[in-house]
Amino acid sequence: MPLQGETRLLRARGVNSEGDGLCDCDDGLVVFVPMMLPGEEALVRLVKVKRSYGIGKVLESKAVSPERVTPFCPWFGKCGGCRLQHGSYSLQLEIKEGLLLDAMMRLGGFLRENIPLRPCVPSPRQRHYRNKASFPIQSFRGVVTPGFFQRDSHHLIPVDRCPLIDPSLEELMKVFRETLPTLSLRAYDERSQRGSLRHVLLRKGSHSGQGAVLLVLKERPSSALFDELRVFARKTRARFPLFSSWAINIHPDPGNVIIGSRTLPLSGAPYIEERLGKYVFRMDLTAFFQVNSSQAENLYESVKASLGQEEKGDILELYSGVGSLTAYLASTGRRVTAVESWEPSSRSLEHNMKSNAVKNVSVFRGRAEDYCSTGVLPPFRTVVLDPPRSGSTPEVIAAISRLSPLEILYISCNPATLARDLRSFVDTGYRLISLTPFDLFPQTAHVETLAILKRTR
Ligand SMILES: C[S@@+](CC[C@H](N)C(=O)[O-])C[C@H]1O[C@@H](n2cnc3c(N)ncnc32)[C@H](O)[C@@H]1O
Repeated sequence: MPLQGETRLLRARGVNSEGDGLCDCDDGLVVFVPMMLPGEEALVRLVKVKRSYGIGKVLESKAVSPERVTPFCPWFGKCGGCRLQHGSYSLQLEIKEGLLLDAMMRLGGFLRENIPLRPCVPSPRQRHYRNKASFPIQSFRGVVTPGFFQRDSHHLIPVDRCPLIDPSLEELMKVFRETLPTLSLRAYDERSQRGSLRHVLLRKGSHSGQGAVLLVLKERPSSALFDELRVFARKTRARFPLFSSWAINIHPDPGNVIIGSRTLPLSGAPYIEERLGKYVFRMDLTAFFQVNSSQAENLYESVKASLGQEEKGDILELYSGVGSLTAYLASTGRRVTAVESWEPSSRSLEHNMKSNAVKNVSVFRGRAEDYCSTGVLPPFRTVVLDPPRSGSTPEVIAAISRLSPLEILYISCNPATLARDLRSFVDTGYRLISLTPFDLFPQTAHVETLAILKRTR
C-alpha cells in the first residue's frame, strides 16, 4: 500500500465521474488525479490515501494528451462547475460514453456485450448554452457577494462571468455583483444560519428571450425590505427590459437544497416562457426545465422518433416537469398520462397542454409513487420516465414492472442511478435495446442518457 505523501509516476487510463484522471498504482490502489486526461503520464504526489482509493496531485507532467486544450475560463480548476474544459470537445464526448459504460458494468452488473451503446450526441453549442445560472451568496471580506462554490466545498469564488451561461445572464450577474452590497439585505451564513439572501437564480429563455430573477431568502422580507427590492427590480428592469419576471423564494431550512416551497411575486409575472420546437412552455421560476434548450429539443425529437408514428397504445409519462417532453410524446397521436409532483410545475403542465392545444394528455398532480398506488392502473403500451438525479424508487419500478408495458423509455441525468434502475428492469423481463448519451452539459462531467427497453416475455 503506498503511503500518503509518496510520489509515483502514474498514467491515466480514463476519467471518473468527477472528471478526474483515473490511475492505477502498481500496488493495485486506484488514484484519482484532478486535471489528468486519459493517456497522460505525470509524476503525482499522493495527497490522500484511503483503504480503497487515493487522491493525487500532478507535480510534473511527463506525457501530454494530444486532446489537451487551453481552458477558456480563468476560473477553471477552481470553480466547481466545469471539469473537462482542458479536453477537446471530441474527447469530452468519448469520456461521457466511457462514464456511462463504466457505470453500467460496475454498478449495473451489465456485460459489455449486452450494452448497446450509441455515440454521444454532441451539443449544438459548447459555450453559452445554459439558460439558467444559480449563484450562491456569501459575505466575502464583509461584502455581500455572488459567486460560485469552489470544488467540493462551500467556499465562494467571487466570479463575475461564466462562459457557459447565456451572455445576458453574465451581464446581469455583473449588475448583482455591483448592486447587492448597496442593498440592506445581509448574506445568509450557513454556519450561524444568520442573514437572509442565500441564492440568486437567473433564467433566460434561449429561444423566447424572456428573462427572470429569483431571489432566495431565508425568511419573508419586512415590508420596508420588500419595497426596497421592488425598487431594485424596477431599476434593473429598466436596464434589462427582457428580465421582466422577478420573485422571492422563501427557504428557511438549512442544507444544500437551493429552493424552498413558498414563492412571492416581486415584479412582473412569476413565470417565463421558453419555446422548444413548435411549442411554448410556461414555467414557474422554481420549476425544473432543461438548461440547454437546443439540445433538449434534440433529445425530445429523438424520444419521439423512437416511439414511431404508426404505433398505437397509451403512454404513461412519469416525472413530467412543465410538460416539455409531454407535448412531444403527445404529438405521436397517442394518449399520454403525465405525472408531476412539484405543484408549480404540475400547474404549468396543465396550462402548457391547453395553451399549446395538446388535447390527448391527462395530468396527475402528485408523486409517481402515489399515482402507481391508485388501485388498478389502466394498461399502457409505453412508460416514459425522466426522474431526478436520485433515480426512480423501488415502489415505482415495481409498479411499472407489474404494468408490464411493451417498452420503457428511461431518460436520466445520472449514469449511476440509471445503471441501478436498468438492472431492476432487466431482472424483471426487459431487454436493453439502445443506450444513447446526449451531451446537455458541455465542459462538465454530467451525462444525460436515453435508454430504451423492450419486454422479452
Ligand atoms: C429531471 S426532471 C424531468 C422533467 C421533464 N421530463 C423535462 O424534461 O423537463 C424530473 C421532474 O420530476 C419531478 N419529481 C421529482 N420527484 C417526483 C416524484 N416522486 N413523483 C413525480 N414527480 C417527481 C420534479 O419536480 C421534476 O419536474
